[in-house]
Amino acid sequence: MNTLHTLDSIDPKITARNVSVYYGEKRAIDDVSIDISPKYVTAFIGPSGCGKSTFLRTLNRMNDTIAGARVEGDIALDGVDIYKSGMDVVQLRARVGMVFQKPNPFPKSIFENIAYGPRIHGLAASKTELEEIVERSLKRAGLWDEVKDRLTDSGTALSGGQQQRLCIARAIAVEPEVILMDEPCSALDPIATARIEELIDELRGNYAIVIVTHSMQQAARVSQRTAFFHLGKMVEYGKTSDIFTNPREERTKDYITGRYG
Ligand SMILES: Nc1ncnc2c1ncn2[C@@H]1O[C@H](COP(=O)(O)OP(=O)(O)OP(=O)(O)O)[C@@H](O)[C@H]1O
Repeated sequence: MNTLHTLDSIDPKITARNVSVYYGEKRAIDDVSIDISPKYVTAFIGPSGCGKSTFLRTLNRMNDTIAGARVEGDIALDGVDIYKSGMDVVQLRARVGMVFQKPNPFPKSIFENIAYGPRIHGLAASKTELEEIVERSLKRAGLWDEVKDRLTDSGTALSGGQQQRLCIARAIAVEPEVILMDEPCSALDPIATARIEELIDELRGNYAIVIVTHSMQQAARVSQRTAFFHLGKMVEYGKTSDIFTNPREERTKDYITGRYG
């Protein structure tokens, strides 16, 4: 069943309509339609292999980088088709940033990790402006106090949790409108995870955030909207509180009560 519900009265940031994704002959996502709100954190949950990451990657065309992957259907950002010919994909990925499962700072200084994007996108007119962007981004990602005296140290010398906040700061530095997070805490310990979850909550409202998570507890803690995926289909989408306390679909109920997954 295709469950598109217009939950929110404000215009969606992203609309996906009848999206299917194939890897060669295999269909990994089957006819998914969803509206992503600019105001909320949206969680994608579901058992391993159900297609959460695949669908997430369609939202900023990261699937383009996977040989054999093919996307059908329509995805629009602020009403503009992101798959239209002539779309500047580099620009799109600045507007729709991504944070990955494993923190992946560049093997460069902390400063350079943040400064690189704004520099290539021409966001700073001077060295001072670039420094301001670096400071502001690190502050927003809750990392400034920990790194302000060591900006020339390598990004890879930070702890895992700090590296992930550095990657979030790097995404923020190019002034995105949407941040996609693909299991951002799965490589982190509980304390670093809690810090990222707090950060997600602080960033909420300034950016549309979509997070793929294996953890139902995490989805319940950080999101206001939840989409449940199963075998490539989006089974149910709704307010997080409804999905976890009063799901409409039997398959959602089975998953959240731990019957499979
Ligand atoms: N690059 C790829 N090439 C071929 N098949 C792929 C590729 N990436 C994913 N798949 C397949 O597509 C399906 C969906 O995978 P995907 O990683 O999107 O699921 P997921 O729900 O994010 O899983 P997990 O929670 O385990 O990360 C799976 O059957 C997977 O094997």
